Amino acid sequence: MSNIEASKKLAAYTAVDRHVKPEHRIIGIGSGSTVPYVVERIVQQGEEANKGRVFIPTGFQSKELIVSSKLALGDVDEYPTIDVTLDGADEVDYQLNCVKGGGACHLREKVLAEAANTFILVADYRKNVQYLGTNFVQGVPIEVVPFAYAKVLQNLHHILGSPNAVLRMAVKKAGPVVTDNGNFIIDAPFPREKMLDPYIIMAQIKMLTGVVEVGLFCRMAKAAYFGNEDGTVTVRWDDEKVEQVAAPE
Ligand SMILES: O=C(CO)[C@H](O)[C@H](O)COP(=O)(O)O
Repeated sequence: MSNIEASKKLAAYTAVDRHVKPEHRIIGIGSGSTVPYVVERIVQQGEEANKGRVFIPTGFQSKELIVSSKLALGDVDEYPTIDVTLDGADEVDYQLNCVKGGGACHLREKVLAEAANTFILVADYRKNVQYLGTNFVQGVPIEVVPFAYAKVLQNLHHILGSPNAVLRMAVKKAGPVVTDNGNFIIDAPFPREKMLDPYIIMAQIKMLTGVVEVGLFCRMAKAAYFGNEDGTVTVRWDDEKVEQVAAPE
């Protein structure tokens, strides 16, 4: 297993051990390559612990993960209050603002983050930054309704200060990425000064007609767990405290 993969697993295992408690019944499962380790650790809690629990996915990938792990699947329209949601991130700053949507799932991810009593981020050490846009430079993912994409792009280029915003294109399909909700994704890079307090630019983007959701999650998480190369885990809390913990057994 590579260092990065091991770091993802460390972060996920530590977060599950601390935040998925026996009394939790409704659990939100995010998207990305770190989340499979979250589910792996939850399964390790045993059949008895998972009996009566319902797991809510943030998209196609996590739905498959829940089903293939033989956990009970639910949806947020049936369970609008979630005990705890665990999800990955593309980047997280020192105030727990984060960029999400690298996997184009951030609409459902934000709904599950908002529905949760506790929202927890899990990631490898590359995602732990002072300011957003440090390592994840492709820009803020923005989900838009397809017919409005050109208008929103124009708004981003000429009004909101992202001249390099682009429509995200698919890799093994001709044309744009289409989300689980049938929408398009725009990736909009912004200069550092806009990322110092990302809430402002998040609100401005969200006000553009045609935008469905913005991949900036501002101060929504209770804690972020980052697996490190040396086998420790750095935990950042919502009060800006930083904790260093040893790896779980
Ligand atoms: O926001 C996301 C998908 O929309 C993912 O949570 C994010 O891309 C992190 O993924 P990974 O764990 O693979 O680094």
